Amino acid sequence: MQAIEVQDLRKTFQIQKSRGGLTGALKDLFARQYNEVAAVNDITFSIPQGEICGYIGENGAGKSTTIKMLTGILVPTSGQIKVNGYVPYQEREKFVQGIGVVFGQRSQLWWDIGVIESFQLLRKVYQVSEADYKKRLDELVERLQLQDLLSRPVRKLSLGQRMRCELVAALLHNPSIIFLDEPTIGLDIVVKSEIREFLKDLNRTQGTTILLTTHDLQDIEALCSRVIMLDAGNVIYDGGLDDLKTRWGKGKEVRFQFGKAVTASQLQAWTASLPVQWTQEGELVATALVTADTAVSDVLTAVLSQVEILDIQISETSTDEIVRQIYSSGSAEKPEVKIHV
Ligand SMILES: Nc1ncnc2c1ncn2[C@@H]1O[C@H](COP(=O)(O)OP(=O)(O)OP(=O)(O)O)[C@@H](O)[C@H]1O
Repeated sequence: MQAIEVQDLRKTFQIQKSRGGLTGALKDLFARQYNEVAAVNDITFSIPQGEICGYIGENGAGKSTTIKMLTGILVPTSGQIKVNGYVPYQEREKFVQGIGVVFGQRSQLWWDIGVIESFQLLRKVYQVSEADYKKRLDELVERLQLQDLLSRPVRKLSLGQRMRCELVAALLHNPSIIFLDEPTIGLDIVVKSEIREFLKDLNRTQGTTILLTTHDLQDIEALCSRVIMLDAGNVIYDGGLDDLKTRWGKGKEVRFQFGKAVTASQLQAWTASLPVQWTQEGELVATALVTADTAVSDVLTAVLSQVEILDIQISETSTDEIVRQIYSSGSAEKPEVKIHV
């Protein structure tokens, strides 16, 4: 079953145009003019129950606008949305029982009251029975180590402590889908990895569907098998992270330090049957650029059988680098092959 189904979804905003100068400002007062901006531009995708999907894009790409439409906060300009079988902005009361939302930049907890009181209020909002609430709260508090925080007012929590409480707040009513908008923003590496582990467990043990918006690609690498990439309101990639790396990664770089001098023509000859491009730094050091679909072990075997090697370093294009290149080109179409024999 599809947890989320989006068809030709569009959201446009009217943005007021400003005319220059004093006369322009006066005219603006009496006759406002507007530009229309398509924040989300006829996008289509679906996410099956139980999947963790990353939703990424540059600032202003349209991620939050999509999440707001999927959670019923904004009404689409056109197109269809079904989340858990409901149209989010039409069937709000039933719809919210099945979803949880965490906005990293905003809190759903009451600032001045104790965390536990916020949880109790949310229990009433979501109409969770006392017994279910207690069972769920105990599990979550234990798993996220919140025992000492429950009586503190939210304003006295650190960001990491607050984010752990936000997750509990979003999960008290046991939703089958959670939307996370930048859940690890501003957190240190220890809390980030605790939250990632928690989300992985949640997905594995309860089959919770997770749609995750983040600028931290390590969140995506740790959690998501699939990633949807937006650019200027359009989906420019929808598929596996591995596939993206294979398509866009420049491959691996293998840097050799040799025990004796080698020439460029020797290097070419030893790896003639492999798609490898060599660059030399003097006679004793050379780097082989190996395409993503070639096994580095084949290159190592070819070179090791010919010359003594003192040291080897292997590196590959990082996901950050790949995504940066795609953002700057505005397309995730397969780039031309960059490495030649
Ligand atoms: N209420 C609004 N009124 C007018 N324009 C808006 C409104 N909300 C968003 N936009 C515009 O829509 C576009 C998409 O914004 P959105 O917040 O969805 O992007 P985003 O991908 O979430 O960005 P970020 O990573 O910075 O949060 C931007 O050009 C933004 O200025």
